Amino acid sequence: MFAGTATPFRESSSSAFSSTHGLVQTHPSGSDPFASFGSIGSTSGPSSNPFASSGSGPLSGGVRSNPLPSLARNANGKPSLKHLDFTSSATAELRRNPALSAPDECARACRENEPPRICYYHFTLELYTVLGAACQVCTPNATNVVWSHCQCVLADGVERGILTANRMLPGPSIQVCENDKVVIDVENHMEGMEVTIHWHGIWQRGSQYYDGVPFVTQCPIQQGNTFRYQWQGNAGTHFWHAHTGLQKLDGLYGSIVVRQPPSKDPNSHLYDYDLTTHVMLLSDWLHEDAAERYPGRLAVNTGQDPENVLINGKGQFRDPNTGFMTNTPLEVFTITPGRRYRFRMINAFASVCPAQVTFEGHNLTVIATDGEPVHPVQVNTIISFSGERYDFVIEANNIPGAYWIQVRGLGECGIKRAQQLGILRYARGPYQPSSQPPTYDVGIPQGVVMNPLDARCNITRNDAICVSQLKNAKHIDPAILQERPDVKIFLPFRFFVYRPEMLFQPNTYNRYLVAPGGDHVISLIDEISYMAPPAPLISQYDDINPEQFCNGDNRPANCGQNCMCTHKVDIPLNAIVEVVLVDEVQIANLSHPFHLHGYAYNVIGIGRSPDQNVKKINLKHALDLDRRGLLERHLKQGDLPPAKDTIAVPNNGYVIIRFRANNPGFWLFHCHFLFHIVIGMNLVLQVGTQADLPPVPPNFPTCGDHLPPISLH
Ligand SMILES: NCCC(=O)NCCc1ccc(O)c(O)c1
Repeated sequence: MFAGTATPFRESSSSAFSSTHGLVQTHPSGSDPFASFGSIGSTSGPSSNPFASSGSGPLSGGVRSNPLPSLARNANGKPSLKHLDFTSSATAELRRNPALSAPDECARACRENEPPRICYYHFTLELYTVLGAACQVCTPNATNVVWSHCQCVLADGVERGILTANRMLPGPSIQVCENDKVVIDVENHMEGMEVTIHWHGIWQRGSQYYDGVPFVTQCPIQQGNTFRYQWQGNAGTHFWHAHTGLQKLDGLYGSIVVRQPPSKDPNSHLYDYDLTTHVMLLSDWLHEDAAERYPGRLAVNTGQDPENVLINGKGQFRDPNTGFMTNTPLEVFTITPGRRYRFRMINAFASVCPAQVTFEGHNLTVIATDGEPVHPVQVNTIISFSGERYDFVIEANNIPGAYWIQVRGLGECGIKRAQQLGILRYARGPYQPSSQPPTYDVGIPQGVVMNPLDARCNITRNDAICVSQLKNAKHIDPAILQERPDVKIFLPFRFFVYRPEMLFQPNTYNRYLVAPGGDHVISLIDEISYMAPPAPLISQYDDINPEQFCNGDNRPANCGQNCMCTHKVDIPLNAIVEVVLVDEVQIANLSHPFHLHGYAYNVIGIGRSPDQNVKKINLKHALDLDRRGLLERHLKQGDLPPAKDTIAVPNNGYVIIRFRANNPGFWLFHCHFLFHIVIGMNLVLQVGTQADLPPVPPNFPTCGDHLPPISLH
């Protein structure tokens, strides 16, 4: 199970991060790292070179966090680009088509008058292995030399089967400039599996067919097939992940960064560097296939809580039974004294655990969330939910040394005390923090929390800042703040708990999740559990039986308590839409993050019932509060509700969002917890009509049922 003697990552009972990892490189890189690092020392710029360390490698003793070149603005604020490393998918397509740019050419400092590029990526999806034989041939150690494209995936040093894109964990990072065109060929070689990739945070304006939602915007990509996604990215920190089944939890995710010229970022004066290597992708990690947890087990490995947390696919694992700890490398971010760095944090968790990030000895200045800039706020720790992104600035203003980064899984992750460490290291300083590694219970001191779990958001407090207290740093369409929206939708959501006698009736095969505690549940939004149609809404609408569709106003006859249909709400193009999400689940410690495809919405209010006598909120009570004007809405002149695409609805509380429906299409709106998606916590917002959409791309794949007349001969 553990990294064994065949690999350099033997179990050790010491928690110390061994310096023998100095030559390990977990991600492919196109050129010899020795050569590229050799060139670093000779570059000019800030006295000590911030790039030399960032990716780390032979000189710095850590592990390359990202195969792309680093990029920065120098002390004068001028963009500068250093070619640290080279990676290219080196495909026939790139060679054939000179108009295309390779990943390393696209990950660059963005300038105002530079022509956009067409950035080409090729993802090969496979069944793969953590600590497979690649780790014997190319993990650098005493006998192996460094390979430029080492396909060894270490994760947390615990062997398991996984799914990968290009044999990397996380998969390839897409880093481009605003206005670049991004082309990704997804080649599916996962045995017996279909897949789609969703580009989380990318609005897909004009490219609605490439949002990657199975049976909404495309047919799933069959094994052996290649599907070409093409889109132009809105600026910000985003990520991609599989939107089919449970594949995301088995490893199919990666970062997306769409940069802008500094002049276009209202917060660019707050940082000196925006490095390709300072992306911080957080994921939760199991030591078995995600399918082992779905529908779920009753005796061993029950529930869906993860064994571990990874930072950029890296980490260590302490076996709770033996106390033994793997000694795989931790993620290292390197900074230079006196400089200010933009970090781009992505919460790619699949489980219900919120993630709490703390940097020892450093404040975090939050400057953007879900890709959208906000007025800067200083905090000491950030709590985020699945699907959210937070960009923050760290100033290298402490004693040059090495500092712990702690990522704790909260909520259900508190049972196993799942956490991971990383290291914030000052260039040319020590590799190891001088303090003891923080434990789950005795962590790094917390101070001001971004996104407190108690969701007490209607007051100003000195220990926390709520998302609804952030201020948008960009212009807000005044119509968003008008008193009455054009469309107002209340969406209560909860679980339906099956009695086993009902669930296991002969000749019925209803889906369910065995929740922690053993309840057999499905998800309901407005009393409907979402079922995907048999063919994509966007491209084969007419192939779908109209009776397949439903919503709160149109429930199928006899739909019952476990009403399953394609939940679709129609919205007129350009309407100002308000959605009130109401948590009827009411499980303490469980707050559901709702993600809307195709848009960033403004978060108008977050709250709980002000009525002390009301112990549990529900739709009826929320409607009543609304009538009495007691739902919190920040709509005053000068209010600047932040723009996001994923927001946690506090347990026993509500969230109010608004957006202008100016992006026609079929947009999934759903809880971002993976196991809640597969039991129906979704709906589709159809904005506008088919006529508002670009034509279906030529030769767009089709799919559907095959039910011909039964041949009698
Ligand atoms: N009030 C009724 C009981 C109930 O709703 N039980 C579901 C609990 C649950 C479901 C899914 C999860 O992922 C989770 O963590 C907890």
